[in-house]
Amino acid sequence: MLRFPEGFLWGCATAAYQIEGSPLADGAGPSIWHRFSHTPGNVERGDTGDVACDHYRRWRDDVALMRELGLKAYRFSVAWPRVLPDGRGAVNETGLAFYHRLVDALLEAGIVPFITLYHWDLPGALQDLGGWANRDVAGWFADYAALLFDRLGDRVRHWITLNEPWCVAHLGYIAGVHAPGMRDLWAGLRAVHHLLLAHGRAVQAFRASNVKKGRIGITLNLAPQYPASRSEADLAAAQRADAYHNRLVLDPIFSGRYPELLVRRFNDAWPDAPQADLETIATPIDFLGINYYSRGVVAHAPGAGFLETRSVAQPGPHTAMGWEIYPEGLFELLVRIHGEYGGPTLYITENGAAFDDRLEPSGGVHDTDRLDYLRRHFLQAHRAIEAGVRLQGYFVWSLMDNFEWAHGYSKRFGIVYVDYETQRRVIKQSGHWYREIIARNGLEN
Ligand SMILES: N=[N+]=NCCCCNC(=O)[C@@H]1[C@H]2[C@H](O)[C@@H](O)[C@H](O)[C@@H](CO)[C@@H]12
Repeated sequence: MLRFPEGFLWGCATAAYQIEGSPLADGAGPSIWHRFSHTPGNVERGDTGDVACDHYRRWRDDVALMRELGLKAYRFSVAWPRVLPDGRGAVNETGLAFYHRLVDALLEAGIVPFITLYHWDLPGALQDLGGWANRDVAGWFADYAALLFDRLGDRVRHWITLNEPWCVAHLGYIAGVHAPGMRDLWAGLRAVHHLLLAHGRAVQAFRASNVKKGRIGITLNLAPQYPASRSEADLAAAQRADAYHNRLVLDPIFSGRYPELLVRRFNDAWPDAPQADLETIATPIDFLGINYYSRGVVAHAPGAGFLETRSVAQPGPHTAMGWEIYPEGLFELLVRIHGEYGGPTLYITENGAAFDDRLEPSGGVHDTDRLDYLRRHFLQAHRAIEAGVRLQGYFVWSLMDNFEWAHGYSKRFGIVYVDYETQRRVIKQSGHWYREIIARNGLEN
């Protein structure tokens, strides 16, 4: 039996736009994902977050479900436009009351709340002013954060400023496949800088707030990058991919500087980054949240975009998202972060997999592929703890099937199945198994 440390926080993660539904209810303002999903052609089958898992109305039953699973912690995000419909200014007290009730229900159930301040649903009114490409967003975000610290900080001790700033900038401003659907490298790199600046300003607001014994961090999607061959060219390609996918956010947050390799490569597209900004970005945090799904394998590709890399498909099992299943990458990533970035306190704030689940006539969902995926990754996390990594918790993505961004409802990540016709929740085999892992705080090796 492999046991995890006493007090290890086993949990699940979700995000507001992906589960809540009712995006405009009770005075809430539209987010960029409301606009993006309602713009034809952006989301598979024209799916939107209008209903999602109807969590805005079913939150009591969902907390009961978390209690049935025996979760120790639950990571969720606050929808900025529900609380500040225009992104700044007037507070929507009804919107805020939803999160008050949710936090109180979690505490009542003995579940530790982890709040993500921003999980991609920027108020549309702020996008109209340039969104993350406008430097003023750092102040707007810090004011929004300060409001939540003030209103919920007496009961919530664990705070995450941003979910995956890399994805927000790359997918939303450069690749154009996520909201706000821009394809502008100059705007995208400025968005990276302003996201990180906003993060630093929010950490400073947290330190100035009266949140007692609170802890704040940021969640980064990190994917170790491997060379497709041992050639010098491919080794250098993997270095470039690692700089762009990982060090672009890790280095400023932990070391107060951007990778020189990128500043050179992106040349005149690189944004102004005054020293004062970098010092704000590097304001010390209490923990790092890591979202791990898979690794990258890259080769040198002369002339292929700024990075001159190409992804090399790997044999072996993949998830329904087409992501290679590579559990060893989690161990290698955790040990690297521990060694290279000063041994920070870590949480896996997301890890999970999409598979084509089927609701059996018997009423069960036998998602053995997801159970095996999770089991193999838990083993790697345990290996990392044994190697000295300060890993203090693990949030499975996701509690329930939900709106998977541009894939809509076609991809299921939940350990609980959602029948969107009826909104019935069915705990999958992986959910029943996860309850046992949590109860024993360990797993058979
Ligand atoms: N090759 N490869 N690739 C891995 C690329 C990972 C980038 N996507 C994420 O990290 C998102 C994160 C998001 O927080 C959540 O809101 C999403 O639902 C999950 C699932 O998509 C993940």
